Amino acid sequence: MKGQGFGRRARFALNGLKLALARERSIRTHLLGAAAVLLVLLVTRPAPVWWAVLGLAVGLVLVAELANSALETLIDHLHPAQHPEIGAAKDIAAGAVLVASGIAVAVGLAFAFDFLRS
Ligand SMILES: Nc1ncnc2c1ncn2[C@@H]1O[C@H](COP(=O)(O)OP(=O)(O)OP(=O)(O)O)[C@@H](O)[C@H]1O
Repeated sequence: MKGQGFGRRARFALNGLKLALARERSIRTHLLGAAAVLLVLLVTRPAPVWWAVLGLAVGLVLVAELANSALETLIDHLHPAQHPEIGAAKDIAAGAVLVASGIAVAVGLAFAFDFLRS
């Protein structure tokens, strides 16, 4: 399945997004958060740099959550039984989501501070 054309690869990727949305509640929750951030941006109309920074922060969380879900799906399929190393792999992947979420919260606070000051 290597060397597929762009159109087919894009369809695989869109199918991955559809699967993640259907299977993972955490993805749906983060997407709701992303929609809330978009609403705040549309209402407050900040400088373009805030659109970029908040967009990057929200995107980072979604990308980390997607990678976490892909890893969980893979390891649950390859190794359904309990093992401390499986737990460690899942916890590390969850740590990536936590770091990304912490960054997003920090960016959100910086935005709120800047908005209230101006
Ligand atoms: N096969 C396993 N072996 C050992 N520990 C596991 C295993 N599966 C899960 N764990 C532990 O349980 C935690 C939660 O696992 P789970 O698969 O439910 O992840 P989750 O992030 O809660 O999943 P979801 O995103 O589906 O809600 C893991 O982070 C890990 O510490």
